[in-house]
Amino acid sequence: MKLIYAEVLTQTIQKRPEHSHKGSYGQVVIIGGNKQYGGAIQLCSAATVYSGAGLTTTVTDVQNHAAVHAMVPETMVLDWNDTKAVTNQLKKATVIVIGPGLGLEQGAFSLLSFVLEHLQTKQICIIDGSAITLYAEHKEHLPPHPTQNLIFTPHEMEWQRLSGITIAEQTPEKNRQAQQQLGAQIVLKKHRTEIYTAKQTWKNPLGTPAMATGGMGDTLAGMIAGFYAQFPHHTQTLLAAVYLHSFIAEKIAQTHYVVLPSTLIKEIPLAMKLFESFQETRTSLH
Ligand SMILES: NC(=O)C1=CN([C@@H]2O[C@H](COP(=O)(O)OP(=O)(O)OC[C@H]3O[C@@H](n4cnc5c(N)ncnc54)[C@H](OP(=O)(O)O)[C@@H]3O)[C@@H](O)[C@H]2O)[C@@H](O)CC1
Ligand SMILES: Nc1ncnc2c1ncn2[C@@H]1O[C@H](COP(=O)(O)OP(=O)(O)O)[C@@H](O)[C@H]1O
Ligand SMILES: [Mg+2]
Repeated sequence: MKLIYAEVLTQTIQKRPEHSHKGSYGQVVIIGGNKQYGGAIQLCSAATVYSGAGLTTTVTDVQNHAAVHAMVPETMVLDWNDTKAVTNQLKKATVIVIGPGLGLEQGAFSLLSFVLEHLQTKQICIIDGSAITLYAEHKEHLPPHPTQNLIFTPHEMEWQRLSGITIAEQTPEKNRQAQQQLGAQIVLKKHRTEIYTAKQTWKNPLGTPAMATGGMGDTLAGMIAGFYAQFPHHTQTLLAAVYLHSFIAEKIAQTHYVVLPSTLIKEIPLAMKLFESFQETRTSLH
């Protein structure tokens, strides 16, 4: 298992070309947030925007629209029951996130099925929170879908549900076998998060128990989305998002007993600036 290294940040976060606009930095569609879990979708949306995604659309229960607008005015909102508008938005997406605060109701499963059925091979789809649990529980009822561009971001219990491996038995060897069967990339979140790609296993050397606050994983899902929206669709981009999330948290934890997800999110643009690299100039992003 390889350790994620700090240089992954400078290798990933490049100076933006002068002649670019919001369309150059990707479109993200974030789906989740039922009546109980509106906070999860706010945090995920904010993390996506603060990570630099060009355009973000949040598809959620109408009850959350006012709160999402208030916390993240940069994101657009759609009613998750408006199939036509959601379909149009999904067609344009560079990255899709489904799951933060989605809940386990029938409508949530219908949304997951719809997203997977219409997933394009060039799109990255991050499956988090409730969508992992739904995927695990109803695998046989899901439509055929490409798996190579799926990224699951389970915590240990969600991974138990998805892989069938109990938390006590989650060894790198068993996790690798389960990754191969799923065909997706896995970000197994815990004290020292592990990443299983098709070819390699990585471990995050950073992280602190000060991060153990509800919403911290929703924030990571948004950061991964923001990174994939604007940076190349390589493993390095995933490693950079995971590393930066914990890097910022560790910095805040030097002076704060707990790290609130909303505090971490506000620090993302400053932290990205610290690691902005001037060595390479990208000519095209997508
Ligand atoms: N503000 C909001 O709107 C928020 C909304 N949220 C949304 O809620 C939805 C449900 O997600 P969820 O993670 O809260 O619940 P669930 O999937 O049942 O997992 C909890 C169970 O797993 C166990 N467990 C074992 N190991 C673990 C580990 N390493 N990390 C974590 N848990 C671990 C744990 O064990 P215990 O704590 O009992 O020891 C418990 O039995 C989802 O859509 C999410 O996005 C949240 O983000 C919170 C903020
Ligand atoms: N003790 C810890 N040490 C390091 N990181 C932690 C610790 N506890 C939680 N985290 C991190 O916080 C995040 C929690 O994700 P998750 O359980 O999905 O949260 P939520 O669903 O509430 O948003 C993960 O990135 C995990 O690695
Ligand atoms: Mg979670």
